[in-house]
Amino acid sequence: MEPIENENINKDPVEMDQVLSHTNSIETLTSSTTTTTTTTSTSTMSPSSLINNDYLEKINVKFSETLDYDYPTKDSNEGDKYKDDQPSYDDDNAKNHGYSFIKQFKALIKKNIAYQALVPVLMISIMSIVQLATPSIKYQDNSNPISLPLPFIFPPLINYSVPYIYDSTDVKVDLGSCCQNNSGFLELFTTKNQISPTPYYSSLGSIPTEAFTFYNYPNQHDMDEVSYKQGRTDNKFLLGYDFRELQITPGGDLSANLVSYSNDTTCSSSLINIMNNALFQSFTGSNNILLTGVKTFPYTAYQERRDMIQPQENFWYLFMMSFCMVLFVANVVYEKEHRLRESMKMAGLRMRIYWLVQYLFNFTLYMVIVFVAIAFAYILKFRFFTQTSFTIYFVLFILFGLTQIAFAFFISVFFSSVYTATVVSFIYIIFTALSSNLLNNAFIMNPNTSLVTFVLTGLIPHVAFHRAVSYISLAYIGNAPGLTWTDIFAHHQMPSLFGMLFAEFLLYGLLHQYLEMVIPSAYGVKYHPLFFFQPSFWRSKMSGNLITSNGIPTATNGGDDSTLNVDMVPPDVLDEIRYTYSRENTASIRLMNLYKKFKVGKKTTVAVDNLTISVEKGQCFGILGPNGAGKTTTLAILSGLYSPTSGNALIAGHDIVKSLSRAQQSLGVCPQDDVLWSEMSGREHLLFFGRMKNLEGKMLDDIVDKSLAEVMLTEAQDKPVREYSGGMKRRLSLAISLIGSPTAILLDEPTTGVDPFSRRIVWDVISSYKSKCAIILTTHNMEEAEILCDRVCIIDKGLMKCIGRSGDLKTRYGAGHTLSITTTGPSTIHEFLTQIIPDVKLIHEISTTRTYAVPRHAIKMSYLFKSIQENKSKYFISDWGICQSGLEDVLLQAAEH
Ligand SMILES: Nc1ncnc2c1ncn2[C@@H]1O[C@H](COP(=O)(O)OP(=O)(O)OP(=O)(O)O)[C@@H](O)[C@H]1O
Repeated sequence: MEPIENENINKDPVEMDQVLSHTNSIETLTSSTTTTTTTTSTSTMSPSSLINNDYLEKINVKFSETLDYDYPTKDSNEGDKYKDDQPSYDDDNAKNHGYSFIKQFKALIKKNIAYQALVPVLMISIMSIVQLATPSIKYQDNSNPISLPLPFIFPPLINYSVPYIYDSTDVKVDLGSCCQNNSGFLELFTTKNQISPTPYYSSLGSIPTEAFTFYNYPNQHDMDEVSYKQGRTDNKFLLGYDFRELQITPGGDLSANLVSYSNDTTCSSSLINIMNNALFQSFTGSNNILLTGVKTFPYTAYQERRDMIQPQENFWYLFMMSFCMVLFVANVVYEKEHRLRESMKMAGLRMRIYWLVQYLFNFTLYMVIVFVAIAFAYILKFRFFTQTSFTIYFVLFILFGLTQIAFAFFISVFFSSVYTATVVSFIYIIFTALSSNLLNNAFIMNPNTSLVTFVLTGLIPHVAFHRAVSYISLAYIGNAPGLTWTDIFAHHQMPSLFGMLFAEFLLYGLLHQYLEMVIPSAYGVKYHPLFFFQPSFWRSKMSGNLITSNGIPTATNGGDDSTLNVDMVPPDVLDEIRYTYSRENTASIRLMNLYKKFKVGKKTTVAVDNLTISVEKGQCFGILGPNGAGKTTTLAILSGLYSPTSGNALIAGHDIVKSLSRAQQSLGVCPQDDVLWSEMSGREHLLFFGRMKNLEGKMLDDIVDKSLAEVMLTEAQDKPVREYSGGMKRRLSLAISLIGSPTAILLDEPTTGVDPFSRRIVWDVISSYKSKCAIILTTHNMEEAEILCDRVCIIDKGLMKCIGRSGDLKTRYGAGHTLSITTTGPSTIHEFLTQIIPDVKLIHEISTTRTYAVPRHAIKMSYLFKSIQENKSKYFISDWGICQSGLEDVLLQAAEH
């Protein structure tokens, strides 16, 4: 289209704009109108039903034409037919835009693996470090005795209750019976033939008398059995002697210096002394014995690493299994804080798949930790694991894992900062690990605990888990054999703890889902806390409609508090409205009376005020406006981050109120801030979002390669995004928005903060994609708007002020020329200018520099030049210049009205 001629200004502006704005679309439409009326819609609504009828009447749209119009849709049962019939949406990749559970599921899993594969490794490392730091302990190895030579051992096996000898012919002690075949200690005496007959003693000290009983030990093994047998219950002593010196005087005394050994008994050393004396006196009649020491028999000892977790310190198990909870919380909050969840939503991800994958992934991660912990504990012979039936603790760990994940998601709802969420989760875990014992004893085990306290304490999953761990530990403490299922069913505590953990899993899972729906956050559609009591909720469920935060069905509220006054609507805007609602319109993007208000406290802000716009395929449409004009909010509504307070929009024929997910599948979004995972590389981002758009295999790889090349990120493709510069991130965000050949692309200030080099790349890429899709672009860069946009609109306070090609707007709304004058001091230049140009308008004044809008044809340029030149010194003009006004002036003018 050629630029508009001056004389056109005098024509009917509506008619003129209609011609200017929609030539392309009308060309495309003529072929489609004959067929679209036969297509049956299942998910989109008639455009006229999206706003109130009064309004349409006012703007002179014929209902008879629009009300019965069956808007074409890809959701139609006759999808293929639709595709043939709709040249406006004949995107080759349209079939890829269908929603696929499996593909989204796989894409999320792959993203999570790329992002979090190191977590189990971290867990193993921590466990290993703790175990290495645990000091080893010296263990007595009774199973491997040090065999002493038989002569060394004097083997009287003495009953526990026999430390006394008394003189009685009835109770004679047959000392010789222990040493048959001339072996043993007695032989020492007999072979030397120096021993007198066994004497009889009436008493030894004041200890009651019993008889010694002697046994013969035919071999080393039997004696070792007695010497070292662990956990002996027969209360028998074995005494042995190590002679250091021995002097035997024939027929006389025995003089000896010896060490006495005893086996491991509960007998005191003084008692053993008495027995030793009694024995030697009974053998020799001599008192001349020097007993150097009493020792236990020597045993083999070895250093063994202790269980890093002792039964009394079982909070370690709680800590070990809870550590991952911090990651579960942090991961979810991270994606919330950095708006990654919203970004995935905009790419068409369904939240139920998101949460399902989060549950499964975190559970898998947890189970990896569990298996690693079990393997590790088995290798190190932790009795918790070796002495308890495997299935008992395995079931417990599974239940705790499920509950813990649900609990982590539940608490994540209350945080919007990863930092806070991580710190609070850590404190929670440390607190519960250290205080669970106390809590359990004080409340759960205490019969005086009130039911409310009991339930509240038990509702903390970690306390319930610790209770179960304590039961298991108690069952193997000391030499106890460990817990079995039989024990479990014999006592009600463990089954009730299992039940409690499972109930908590359900409870926190449901609470989490509920709170996600109702707790307000910066983005997304939120429900009324009592939404399930509202008939509108169930109606919308049946019809697939959404509810706004104030409970009003979005498609039926006609923007009652709209500030739009139809009579005041500029003609070009009115024309756009008429065209958008016309039955011929099959534009890829159609905004229909889109209205959004925010209520913060008592203050209500209307961010988008009845925007009605059509953007055709092959067109780049610019939304310009000052800060806070409502540009980002408009794109946020289109991408599904906010629900409109009223009005609606169609993206590739999909209604954003009823079929948001399908609309999102046809949409590519480059948000104002770069929403990226800092640890993932550029390539991984593109692969992930490509999978979201149902691309896979070689096709996906090729498309990703191409995208990376387009935005000049091929070299940096494998670097984590945290190492990208601002410009690189912006280019990556652009590439993400373009992947999967979306039908509609929303670019929110794509070149903000980038250098001229990156800006050129972005512009080139946008230009090359323009022919394949419909693009809406917001920008503050007027040069960008002029270069890229086929049409622009200017909005202010949510309201559309003007719309058209930038050239037209400059002609119609532009000031004609912009005159800048700088004076050296106070001057009456303003008065002078208003005198020579009555319509001149001061745009802004900064210090001594004033900028004026000089209306077209208001003055002859030659006369203006001459007048200023001649009066330079009179008005202290130090500098001046004049240029043709650009879009910026249009923007400034429009925003003022
Ligand atoms: N979540 C919100 N809650 C309350 N008010 C909001 C919210 N988001 C935006 N607004 C308000 O809506 C209006 C439009 O904001 P928006 O961000 O859409 O403007 P914008 O044109 O994109 O501005 P900029 O050019 O600075 O990006 C502003 O007045 C803003 O304060």
